[in-house]
Amino acid sequence: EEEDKVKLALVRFMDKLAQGNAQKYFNWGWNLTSDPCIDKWFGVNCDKGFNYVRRITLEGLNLTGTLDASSICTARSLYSLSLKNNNLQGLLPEDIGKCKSLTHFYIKGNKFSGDLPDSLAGLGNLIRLDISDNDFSGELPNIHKISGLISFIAQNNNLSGEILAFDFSNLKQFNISNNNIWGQIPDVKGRFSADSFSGNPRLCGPPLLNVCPPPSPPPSPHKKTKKSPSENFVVYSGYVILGVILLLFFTFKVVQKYKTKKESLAVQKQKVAEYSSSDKPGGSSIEFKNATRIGSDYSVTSVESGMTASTLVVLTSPEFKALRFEDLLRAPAELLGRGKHGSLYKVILDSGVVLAVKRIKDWGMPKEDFQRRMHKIDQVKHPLVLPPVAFYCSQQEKLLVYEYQQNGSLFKVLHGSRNGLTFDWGSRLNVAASIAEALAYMHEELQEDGIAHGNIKSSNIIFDKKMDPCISEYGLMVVEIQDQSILSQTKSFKNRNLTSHAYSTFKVDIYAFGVILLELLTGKLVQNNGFDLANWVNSVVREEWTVEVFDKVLISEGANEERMLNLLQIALRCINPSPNDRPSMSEVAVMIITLKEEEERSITFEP
Ligand SMILES: Nc1ncnc2c1ncn2[C@@H]1O[C@H](COP(=O)(O)OP(=O)(O)OP(=O)(O)O)[C@@H](O)[C@H]1O
Repeated sequence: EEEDKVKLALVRFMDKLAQGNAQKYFNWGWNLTSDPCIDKWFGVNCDKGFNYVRRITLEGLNLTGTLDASSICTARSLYSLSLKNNNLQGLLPEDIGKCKSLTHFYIKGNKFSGDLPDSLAGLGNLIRLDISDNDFSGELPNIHKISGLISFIAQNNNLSGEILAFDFSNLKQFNISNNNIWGQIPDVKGRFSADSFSGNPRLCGPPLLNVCPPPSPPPSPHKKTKKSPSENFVVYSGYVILGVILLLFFTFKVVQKYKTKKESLAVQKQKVAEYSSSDKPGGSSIEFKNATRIGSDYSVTSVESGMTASTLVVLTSPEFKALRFEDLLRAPAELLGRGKHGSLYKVILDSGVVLAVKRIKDWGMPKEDFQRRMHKIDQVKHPLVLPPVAFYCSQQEKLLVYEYQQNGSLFKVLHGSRNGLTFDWGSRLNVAASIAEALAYMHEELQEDGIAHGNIKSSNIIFDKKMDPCISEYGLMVVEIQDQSILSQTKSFKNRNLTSHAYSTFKVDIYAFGVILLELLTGKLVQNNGFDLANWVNSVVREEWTVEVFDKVLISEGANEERMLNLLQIALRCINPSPNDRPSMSEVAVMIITLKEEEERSITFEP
C-alpha cells in the first residue's frame, strides 16, 4: 500500500515537473503500471533490496514545470534529489521541509524565484545544498543551524539581507557570490577566499578587500524628540492598566496557592493514616512504619503519588546494609534530570553519604519480574557496571538507588563545556574498549535470562571516583521493540532458551553501543534539531567523504586516521539496519581491544 502511495506521488511529481508532457516521462518509464525500482524508471535509484527510492537524478533534461514538493516528499526514504540545469520555475515550496531524509539537494541552474522557504533550514540531515544560478530573492535560509552541512552553494541569485553567523569550520564548500547580501563576514578561518563572497556590494571584511565601516554610535540622548502631552498620556495610562492587571494576577495566584496547600495537606494526612493502618509484608526486607517524618519536597511528592506500605530491598553492598526507606524520604533531594523514563534525584543522607535515586514512570514490567531482575543483576558483578544499591517497588512507585558519582557522564565530557581540556583519541579509545568489555560480560552472563541494558547511551556512561567509565542503569528498561520487522528478522535465532524478543533486545544494545562509538568519533550530538547522527554518518560514508565525519579535535590532535577508520567500521557494523548482521558484543569488544593494543604499541615504539 505504501509502495502504491509512493508510486502515485512520484508520477504526480513528474507530471508537474514535465508540465503535462506525458509522452516524455512515459518513455522514461514513469507510469503507474510499472515499479520505479524493479522496472528502473529513468533517473530513479533504489536501495539494494529494491524496496525504497533513495535517489532521483533528473539533470539537464529541459524540464520546464514546477517542483511539487508535497508529492516528492511522500517518498520518505529519498536522500538525494538533483534537478540541476533544467528550466524549472516558480517557488521552492514550503513542503520541501517534509523531505526529512534529504541529505543532498541540488536545484542549480533553473528559473526558481521568490523567497526561500523557512522549512529549508528544518532539513536537519542536509549535507550538500546547491541553489545557485536561479532567481531566488529574500533572505538566506537559516542553514547555519544544520550542523552536518558541508557544502552550501547559492551564487548568482538575488538573495538579500544580512549575512548569517555561519560556522565556517564545519563547511567545506561555500559560495554566496553575486547576490545582495550585506554586513560583516564572520571569521572564515582561512578556509574561503574572496571568490565565495564577491559581487555583493554591501558585504565587507576579510577575505574581501573592502573594510567595514565603524559601527554607528548609539543615538545621543539630546536628540530625543519630546513627546506631545497626548502621547505621554497614552503611555502613562498603559502603565497604569498593566499595573492593575499584574496586581489582580498576583492576588489570584496567592488565593489559589492557599487553597491547593490546604487540599494537599488533607491528602497527605489521609495517606499517612492509610499507611499506618495497612499490613506490612514480611521477609528479609526492611519495613517502614513512621511515614510522618517525611519532610523534604521529594518525599512529599512521593507521598502524594500514593507511596503506601511497601519495602525497600537493600541488595548486597555491605556499606548500605543499614539503609532504610525513611532515610531516603527524610533526606534532602535535588532533581538532577528528568529523562524519558523518569527522574533522577541526588539524595544526601544524614550520614553524609550521597546517593542517586531513580524514580521510574510508566513501567510495563510486573513487580515480581522486576524484583527477580534486580537480584539477578546484583549477582552478576562487573567493576565497570554500577550496581544498584537498593530498590523499592510498589504498585505506584519504582525507585532505584545507586551510589552518586560526582565525575559526570560521557555525554557531559563530549558535549559539555570542556574548559580547555581535550578528550583525546587515546582516552576515547579507552572508554570504547572498557565499555565494550563490560557490556560484553553482562550480555554473556545475562543472556539466558534475556536481560540486556535496554537504554545504553552516553548519559548512562558515568565516570567513577577513579575516572573509570561505568555503565549505569543496566537492565532498568524493558526495550519496546516497535518495529515488528526486527522481531520477524530475528526469529531464525537458534538458541532455544532465548525468545526472539530477548534476542532482539541484545541487538538493540549493540546498535546503541555503535551510536556511542559514533559520538566518540564525531563529537556530535546523536539527535539535534532533526539531525540524526547515524543517518548523517551513513550518508557521508556513502559519498566517500569519510574523513569528514571525524571530530575536528581528533584531526588536529593528529590521531591515527587508520585506527579511527577501523573504529568507524566497527561502529557501522553495530548500527547495521539488519539486527542479524550486527556482531555480538563479545566480537565488538575483541575488535576494539585489538585496536587499543595497536594504539598503545604505536605510542611505545614512537621515537
Ligand atoms: N549514579 C549517578 N551519579 C551521578 N550522576 C548520575 C548517576 N546516574 C545518572 N546520572 C546523571 O544524571 C543525569 C540524569 O539522569 P537520568 O538517568 O534521569 O537521565 P537520562 O539518562 O538522560 O534519561 P533516561 O535514563 O530516563 O532515558 C544524567 O546526566 C546522568 O548522566
